[in-house]
Amino acid sequence: MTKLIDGKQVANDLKVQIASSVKKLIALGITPGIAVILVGEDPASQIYVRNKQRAAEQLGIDSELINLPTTTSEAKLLAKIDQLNANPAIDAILVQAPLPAHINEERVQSAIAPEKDVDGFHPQNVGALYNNAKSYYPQANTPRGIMTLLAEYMPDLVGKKALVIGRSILVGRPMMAMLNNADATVTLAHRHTQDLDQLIATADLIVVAVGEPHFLKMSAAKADAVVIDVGINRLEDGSLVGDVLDDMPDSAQLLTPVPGGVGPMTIAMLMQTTIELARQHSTFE
Ligand SMILES: NC(=O)C1=CN([C@@H]2O[C@H](COP(=O)(O)OP(=O)(O)OC[C@H]3O[C@@H](n4cnc5c(N)ncnc54)[C@H](OP(=O)(O)O)[C@@H]3O)[C@@H](O)[C@H]2O)C=CC1
Ligand SMILES: Nc1nc(=O)c2c([nH]1)NC[C@@H]1CN(c3ccc(C(=O)N[C@@H](CCC(=O)O)C(=O)O)cc3)C=[N+]21
Ligand SMILES: [Mg+2]
Repeated sequence: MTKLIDGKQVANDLKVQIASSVKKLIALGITPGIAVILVGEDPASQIYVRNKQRAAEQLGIDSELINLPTTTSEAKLLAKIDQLNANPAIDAILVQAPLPAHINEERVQSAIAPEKDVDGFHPQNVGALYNNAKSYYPQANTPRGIMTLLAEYMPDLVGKKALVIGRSILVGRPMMAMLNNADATVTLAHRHTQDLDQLIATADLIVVAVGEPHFLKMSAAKADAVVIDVGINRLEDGSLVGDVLDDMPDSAQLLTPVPGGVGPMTIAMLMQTTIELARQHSTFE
């Protein structure tokens, strides 16, 4: 079998460390707090938001869920964000994507105070990532979780050919920047990319964040490729699959499974970023 990267295990190890950091912070009088805003009643989003809350609870992080109706105006959402920006108990603000079509996501993400921007979406934090700034700033949690997995499973990224497929603000673009900052040679592919098969066949590392079941077959990648499957696709029978099909038994390739790969790392990194923001907000550090 293709060797699987155990994201769940790495995430659980990380959570043990986070829980102990939270205990230390609480002893200093600092309780980290995250607010999650969900607009609407999308069942998948409700599950994700609940998972995030459960993780916060387990680790001793305060969490507040703000569930607004689908019809909420952009002005009302912006007013809620202002209120959270001004609330000293809240260190991290997450607005669950996607938002209803009548709301401008860019305006909403820019309204979150950069020092509470747990997703790393604010233009100031995006700019810091692109500049590889040395000062602290929050970074997108899914690619950050992937970098943590790679530290364990592909420690030498310098000069390697990395192919990122998909260019969302949530995954592909920050992934490109983080791999670039780690001195990999990065190609960012998308819908209009020509000769994608050729890029896939030669890449040392492939990160797939497309959202299409079986978009990439392991047999199309190099015999020793590392493949990170970000996709989360719910099939009609209720099962969950990624974007990658493992048709390469007995290969020396490495692959993240779905579920149990990138998803749990995203949640753990979200909590890690929350406590980092809480530390930044305290006067003790
Ligand atoms: N595990 C986790 O923690 C997370 C998982 N996800 C999952 O990852 C997947 C991607 O999410 P997200 O990044 O938000 O995706 P988006 O839907 O925002 O973007 C998809 C990207 O894939 C590209 N794409 C689509 N079709 C093709 C194609 N045929 N060839 C090449 N590129 C293509 C698009 O290109 P173009 O820009 O040209 O349109 C786009 O850049 C989803 O399944 C999502 O559920 C997302 C976040 C976290
Ligand atoms: N502002 C914002 N920030 C996000 O980080 C964000 C978002 N919006 N919108 C949606 C995507 C998606 N996302 C996931 C997180 C965890 C799992 C996860 O825990 N997955 C489990 C399985 C979950 C299941 O069983 O459904 C796994 O892969 O093992 C999946 C997807 C975060 N996102
Ligand atoms: Mg606090």
